[in-house]
Amino acid sequence: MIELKNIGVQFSGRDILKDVSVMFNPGEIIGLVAPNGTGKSTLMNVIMNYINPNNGKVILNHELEYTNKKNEVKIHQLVSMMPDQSDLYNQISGKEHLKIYSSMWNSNRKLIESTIKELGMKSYIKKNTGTYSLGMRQRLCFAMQIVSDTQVMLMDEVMNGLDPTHVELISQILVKKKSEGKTVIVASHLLENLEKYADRIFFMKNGELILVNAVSPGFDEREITTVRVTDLTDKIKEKFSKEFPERNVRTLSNGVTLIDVREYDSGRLGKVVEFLKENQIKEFSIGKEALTDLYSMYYQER
Ligand SMILES: Nc1ncnc2c1ncn2[C@@H]1O[C@H](COP(=O)(O)OP(=O)(O)OP(=O)(O)O)[C@@H](O)[C@H]1O
Repeated sequence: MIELKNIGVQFSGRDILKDVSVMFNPGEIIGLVAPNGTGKSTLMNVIMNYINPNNGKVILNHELEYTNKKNEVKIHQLVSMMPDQSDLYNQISGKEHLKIYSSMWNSNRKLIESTIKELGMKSYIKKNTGTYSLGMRQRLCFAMQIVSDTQVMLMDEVMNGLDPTHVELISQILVKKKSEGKTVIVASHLLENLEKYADRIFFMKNGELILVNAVSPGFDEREITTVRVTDLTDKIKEKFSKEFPERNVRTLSNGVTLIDVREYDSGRLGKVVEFLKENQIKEFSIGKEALTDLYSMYYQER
C-alpha cells in the first residue's frame, strides 16, 4: 500500500501538485489521465523520490518513508518505475536487460522465460536492442518491469507505440498482476483501453487528483444515467429538446451528445429511444458516459 500525504510540488511558482493526499492499495490498477504537461510524470517522480516535493510525504506500507538513503533503497526494492526506451543499451540483448533487472531486484529467475513467452519476444530477445523496432523496445521495457516483480509498479505511457494486439496483451498482463496483489499505477492517453482494466481513474487538473470513475468493484453495469448519441444533428437535437424540454442535453467537443436520463423510468426512457429511431438516429447506446466523454467535459468544453 502506498500513501501520498499532502504532496505539493511547485515549479517556477506554479502548482503542479497541490496538497495531494491519496492511498493506492494492493490488487488495484490506478489510471492517471490528463493532457500533456499536467503533472502525471511529476507525481510518479515524487513517488520514486526523483523529485523532492515542496510539501508532504510518501509512505509505503504504513511505515517506510524517504527519510534517508537506507530507506530509499528499501522502498526501491518494493516500488519500481517502468524504464524508458532511452534507458536501453543498444549493444546488449533484450535478454541481458532482463537478467540485469532480475538480479537488481533479486526476483525469481523463472520470471525471465515466462515473461519472454507471455509477451511473444522469443524470436528477437537474444538480439541487440539496437536492432529493435519501437514496439519491440516498448515490450522489452515492460518486460523489464515485470521481471523486477515489485509490489508497486509505476508505468508512464506503457502502451506507447504498441499495435492493438500488444495493447490487448499487455492489458491482460496488467490484470494478472493486479490479481497477484500488485499495485499498478498507469498514466495513459488511451482512454478506451484504460477504462477496460483500471479500478480507479483519476483526472489531474489544477494540481489536484479527481476521482472520475470507480469501475470496479461495486460498479453497477446496469446503472443507466445517459443515452450517448454519436450522430445527432443540430436539427434533431432541437426537435428533441422541444419534445423533452426538461432534459439536460449536451454536445461535447468529441462530437458525442449526452442525454441525461438519470431520473427516467423505463417508459420514459423507451420514449427517448423511440424518438431516436423515428428520426433515423442509429448510433446511440444506453448506459453511462464513456471516459472519453468525461475527458471532454473536464478538459475541452468551451
Ligand atoms: N524539473 C522541472 N522543472 C521545471 N518545470 C518542470 C520540471 N518537470 C516538469 N515541469 C513542468 O511541470 C509540468 C508537468 O510536467 P509533467 O512532465 O509532470 O507532465 P505530464 O502530465 O507527465 O505530461 P506528458 O503527458 O506530456 O508526459 C509541465 O508544465 C512541465 O513543464
